[in-house]
Amino acid sequence: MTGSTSSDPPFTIMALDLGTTGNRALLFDRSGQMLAQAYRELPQIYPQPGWLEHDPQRIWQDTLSVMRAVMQEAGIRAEQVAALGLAVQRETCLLWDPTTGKPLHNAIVWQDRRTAPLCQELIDQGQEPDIRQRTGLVLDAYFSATKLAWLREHLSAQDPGLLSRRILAGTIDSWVIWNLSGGSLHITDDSNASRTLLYNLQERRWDPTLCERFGIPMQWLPDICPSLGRVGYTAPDLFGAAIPIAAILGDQQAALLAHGCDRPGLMKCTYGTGSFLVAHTGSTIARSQHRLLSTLAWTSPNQPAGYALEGSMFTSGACIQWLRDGLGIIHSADETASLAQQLPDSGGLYFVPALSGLGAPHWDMSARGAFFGITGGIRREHLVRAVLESIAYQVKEVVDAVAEDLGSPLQRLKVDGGACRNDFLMQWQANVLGIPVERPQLLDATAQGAAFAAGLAVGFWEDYLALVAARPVDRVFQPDPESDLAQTCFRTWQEAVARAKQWPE
Ligand SMILES: Nc1ncnc2c1ncn2[C@@H]1O[C@H](COP(=O)(O)OP(=O)(O)O)[C@@H](O)[C@H]1O
Ligand SMILES: O=P(O)(O)OC[C@H](O)CO
Repeated sequence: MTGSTSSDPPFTIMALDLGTTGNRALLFDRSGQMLAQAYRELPQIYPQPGWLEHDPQRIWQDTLSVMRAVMQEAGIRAEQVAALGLAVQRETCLLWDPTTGKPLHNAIVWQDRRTAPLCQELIDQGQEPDIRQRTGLVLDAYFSATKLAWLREHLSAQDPGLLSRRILAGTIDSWVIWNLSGGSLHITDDSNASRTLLYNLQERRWDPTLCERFGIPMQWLPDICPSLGRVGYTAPDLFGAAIPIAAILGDQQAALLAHGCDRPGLMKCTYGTGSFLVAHTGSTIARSQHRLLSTLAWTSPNQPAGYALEGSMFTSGACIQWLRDGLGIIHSADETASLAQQLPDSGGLYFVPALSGLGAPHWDMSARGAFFGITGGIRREHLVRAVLESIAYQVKEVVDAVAEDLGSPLQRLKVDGGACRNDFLMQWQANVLGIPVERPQLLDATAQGAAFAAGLAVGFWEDYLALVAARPVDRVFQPDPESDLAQTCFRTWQEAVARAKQWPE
């Protein structure tokens, strides 16, 4: 990189992966290889059991800092970045005052369950079928609408003049782009909008009926842009020159794009804070028989919108963090694979990863995490192994549901995300599914997808399939032909799940 001059054409694409656990910036070169990355872990704020918040100012400051750090590490300047693509944790949302630029409250994170009673009230009123038809989603505290409704009610109780002032609402993409653009862009894209419960999936616009039902003023909401396409620039003073912003995607949709899943039947599973199995369904909205979500894949100008089916599992890497930060029984996530491998099995111990209720295919907001089968012989290693096994079991449930919905069994699972660096987990996943599991070298497919999308949108790259084909595979985990242990254990685990559901508050 050294020796380049200001007249050199831009030769990199920057991607932001603004995830639940942390914020990351990556630079990619013209061959699609990653040049450098910078990361900051994000503090998780738990004001009450079942609640989870993020500090929006911290997200913004960390975004700035990782962007500057990655350019410094690669030795490049802003003029040498052809475009920026963003992939963000979805559903997490906030309100802010555009005059002061300050958030009115912490962001309420997708895992936060505080609005479960409101969702239940709406379900009891019989509203779910209509909402499901309009949005493709289920009525669950996971999505943004009830979180924004909670913020509106809570904040206007504290400040009765609030509703007469100008307020902006948005998911993390909107908040960060508003700041990156110096307050000039209040936008989101179709993939993020499709996770709010306020977006009409068929019409691809904010749904006035839903906004009214949830009490969200439409003027609070950002403009919806295509996922791929230049939407504006970063403010020049932030990095010394303006960088074109050319892609905005929900992180799971970005990973789908990186894996080359742009046609019906192609799917991937990302193991980050949660696990998300997403299958492209082409330009038609597929409706699940197993309570999977119908959602937007991504949109591009002058092309039909792509849709997807999704199984969202709320807790996967998050339960490893809980072993580390909550229980303090491990020092780092990386030691869990070798701890689990020390044992021939989990000693009859099963874990239900319902730390934030259960998502697909159960959608039980009142389920709670549980260990079953504890005996006097259970040690720390058993706890770790049972937790890792549970991550694989919940993916198995969703893979089975997707296969039934699509009418064809899956032949191979493509994976990515921070938790899939765990060899034990990947091998157990292959064993329980009975099919190979393919892990790429670059686990951050989320950022890679945002980079591909931005680079394609500005003509930095032209051949999407060539980019996908050039991604090196790290390892293919073949199912162990000798062992049907994983599949037997899966059935017992389902018993454990049944017992953890509908837990009384
Ligand atoms: N070796 C490992 N084994 C299991 N989980 C891991 C391992 N390394 C990281 N993780 C988990 O991966 C998650 C971070 O992955 P990442 O893809 O960055 O998540 P996100 O996009 O949700 O922020 C954390 O929850 C962490 O506990
Ligand atoms: O932070 P991640 O990568 O686990 O993704 C969060 C999802 O977007 C929530 O829907």
